[in-house]
Amino acid sequence: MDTKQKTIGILTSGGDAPGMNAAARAVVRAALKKGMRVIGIQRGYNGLIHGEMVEMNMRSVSDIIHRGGTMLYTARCVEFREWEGVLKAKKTCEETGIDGIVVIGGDGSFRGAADLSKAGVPCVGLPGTIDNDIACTEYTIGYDTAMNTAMEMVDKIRDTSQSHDRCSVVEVMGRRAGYIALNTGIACGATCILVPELEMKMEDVIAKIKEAQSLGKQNFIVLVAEGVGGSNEIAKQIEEATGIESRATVLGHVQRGGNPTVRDRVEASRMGYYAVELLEKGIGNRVVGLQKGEVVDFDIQEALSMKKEFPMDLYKIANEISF
Ligand SMILES: Nc1ncnc2c1ncn2[C@@H]1O[C@H](COP(=O)(O)OP(=O)(O)O)[C@@H](O)[C@H]1O
Ligand SMILES: O=P(O)(O)OC[C@H]1O[C@](O)(COP(=O)(O)O)[C@@H](O)[C@@H]1O
Ligand SMILES: [Mg+2]
Repeated sequence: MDTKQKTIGILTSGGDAPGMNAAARAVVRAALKKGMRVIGIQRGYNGLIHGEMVEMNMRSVSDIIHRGGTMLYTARCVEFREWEGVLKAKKTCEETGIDGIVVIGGDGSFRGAADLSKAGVPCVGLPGTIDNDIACTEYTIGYDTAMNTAMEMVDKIRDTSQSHDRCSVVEVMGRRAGYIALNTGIACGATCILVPELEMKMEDVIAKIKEAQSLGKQNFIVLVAEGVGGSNEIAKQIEEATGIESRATVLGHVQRGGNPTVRDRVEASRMGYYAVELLEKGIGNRVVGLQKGEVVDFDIQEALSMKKEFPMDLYKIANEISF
């Protein structure tokens, strides 16, 4: 019988997301409770390559459930994209006695986790990104907080926009995905929402604003996803075509910070616990996600090849009620 104490590593990788700390806390506590050793790897795959790590105990993850960012630090590690980097990481695992790793990050981090699993270190990915751009899960850790932050910011912009009878063009993050833009747009009553998943011509944006204007509307919010970009140019074109004074605001990294919402903390805890259960059984090369509210897991390659449908029904609703 194998009596060796299991050792798992945990790292956060790619862009930080509120709730990553709650996930790390769940992983560390669940694993320790099951009698495993836990190693906290710092700065994503960089820490694994260069041996930046600390032994975790129950108190290592105290006072972090409510904090944004990641106490493990994070990075985008170029070296790990090469097989040589993966082999260096594997060597660190062998030297440290790490039997498996929980990788909290986005799609890029999962590609790395698949490589490391292939090299012989079982990895389980937890979806941690504000963008919600991971196909195998309906929800990613950080998404809810980021949307709530964006909503609060747009609400503030709206006050000044309303006072000046202006049009405010607000750009939100999301990389190539428009989920933050769509939901924030609905929540803030945006007249137009521009997302990379759907082509929308400037003529259509202008026509919609003019239609709303003809119905007595005097101030406007136009929500632009990062994947569409060009918010300054969009504001300029709206002003030229409608005569409505327009301003652009790019919200930027404010959306990545702040205390995680209830939803982010709870889902991070559920998925973190589940990841440990997989590694306990020696199961690797998996990604954990949520489907219809249930925690599930997929083969990493299968997860990466899945496509996420853009919620057209929601977009239609947004479009039809924003005048
Ligand atoms: N194709 C890949 N192969 C191996 N590792 C990758 C790959 N893509 C990304 N990674 C690793 O994952 C890290 C995070 O990926 P990135 O795309 O920046 O963020 P996210 O995981 O949040 O999507 C990268 O810096 C790199 O170390
Ligand atoms: O902070 P950086 O490196 O400039 O990256 C910005 C990108 O990171 C994000 O905030 C989060 O993306 P990831 O979770 O995939 O890293 C994107 O919305 C944005 O495009
Ligand atoms: Mg990503």
